[in-house]
Amino acid sequence: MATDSWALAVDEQEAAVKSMSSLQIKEEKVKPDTNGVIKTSTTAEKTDEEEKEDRAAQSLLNKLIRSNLVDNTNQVEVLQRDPNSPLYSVKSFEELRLKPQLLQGVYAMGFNRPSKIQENALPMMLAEPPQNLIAQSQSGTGKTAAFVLAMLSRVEPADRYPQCLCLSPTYELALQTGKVIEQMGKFHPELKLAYAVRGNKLERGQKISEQIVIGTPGTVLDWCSKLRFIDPKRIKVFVLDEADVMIATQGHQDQSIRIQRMLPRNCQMLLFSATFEDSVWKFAQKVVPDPNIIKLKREEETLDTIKQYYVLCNNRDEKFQALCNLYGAITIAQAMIFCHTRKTASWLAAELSKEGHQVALLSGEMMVEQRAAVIERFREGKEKVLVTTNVCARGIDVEQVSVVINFDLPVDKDGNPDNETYLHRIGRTGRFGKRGLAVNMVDSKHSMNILNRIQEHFNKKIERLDTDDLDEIEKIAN
Ligand SMILES: Nc1ncnc2c1ncn2[C@@H]1O[C@H](COP(=O)(O)OP(=O)(O)OP(=O)(O)O)[C@@H](O)[C@H]1O
Repeated sequence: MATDSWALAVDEQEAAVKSMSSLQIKEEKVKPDTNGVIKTSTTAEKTDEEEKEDRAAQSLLNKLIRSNLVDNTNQVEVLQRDPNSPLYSVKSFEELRLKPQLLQGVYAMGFNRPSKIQENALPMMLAEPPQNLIAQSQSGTGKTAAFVLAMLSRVEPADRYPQCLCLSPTYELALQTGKVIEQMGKFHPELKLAYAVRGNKLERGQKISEQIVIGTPGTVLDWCSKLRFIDPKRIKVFVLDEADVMIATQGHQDQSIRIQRMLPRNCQMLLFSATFEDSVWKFAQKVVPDPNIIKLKREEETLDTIKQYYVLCNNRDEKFQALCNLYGAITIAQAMIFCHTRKTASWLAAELSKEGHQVALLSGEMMVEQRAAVIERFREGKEKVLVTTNVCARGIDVEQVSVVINFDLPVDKDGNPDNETYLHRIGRTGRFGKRGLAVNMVDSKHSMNILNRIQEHFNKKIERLDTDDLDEIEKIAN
């Protein structure tokens, strides 16, 4: 009883540290405001504000660590604006009859054939007369490459004024998309790209000659209206990328709508999103009139091929000891260890290192680029064990991980089991349907209760494991 209440107190303390540390992240962050001016947040802003920043950071992280397409065996759902018009899909880039320089650019990027979503989206985006499109599919399925191709094929290089306008939620995300435009358009040297982002100051009265402009809503709005660097009436293609991340930022939604209203009626409008909550859908309908709609559901994850265990401990030190006992078994493969707070993650990584184990730490204090470097090393197998926090690892897929340790069980902000995170961490999709091992550390009545609720939710038994029993450990490792 006494141990339980002590453990509960630790949990509470950890939760308190969690909310403190997230405020600290907030204070450390340097972010552009909507007018492109750098400012440092010094006030403790709301949690949902943090959530928004997380989404942009996660999205950037995913882009930085991704080198190829995410596999998806689901069917693409297509809803045509005109259901009677034939539905085209292509299996090769040649079928799209692209300009030769563009086809060359596509092949130079190593793309052999369109991705699943591109098979349907590209013919729609390139059709004459131009059609509007709302497309949703998870990160890594080829959306960016698709709209870049659409912009590059519609742009007229000889015309020295902006013809394509692309909105991104942050400066860093805009730069990533800009890189794709530059790569794919590299055989079109006369094509130029301008960034409408913070700090990119132009002289008043100037008109820009670049054919493609990519930027954040606040700056783009200024460039189109107040500063008149861009004539919005001459825009032929308008892309709104990462709509879900976009609307999570205060003001971006209104600014995007105001920009859209300045565009000519025949401008092609394209909107992309990784998720499709109601709010995204409402926003999409406001900015994209008469759209075709394409959706590709995320591949479902399952716990079927995963052996799940729990280890009963009395406190954090016992959890650590249990982990050390397991260490030999788990490092046969690559393992990820999840903690609830940054403080626990740092402590655990330090303790494991003291024991002579080589581990990597992925933490919210790190810059996105640093985080990407850690993930990259882990992916390359340079490190076998990655210790991280729940928040930091959310949305990141490290496919080769076959052992997951929940040093702390995933809970939402109300302290209830976070089943979705549990599944995403541990589960496998059809493609990566290989066997996996999950070990949950339980150190209080409270966490036992969470574990029971997770078991009930998935209707899958989680077996007890005694980490002092070498035979048992041997068993789980095989
Ligand atoms: N047809 C293709 N063939 C091979 N690789 C592709 C193809 N299309 C895109 N890729 C590559 O797959 C990865 C993901 O593509 P892309 O960035 O376009 O996806 P996305 O859905 O926009 O994801 P995110 O929003 O995270 O950027 C990139 O590395 C990209 O170069």
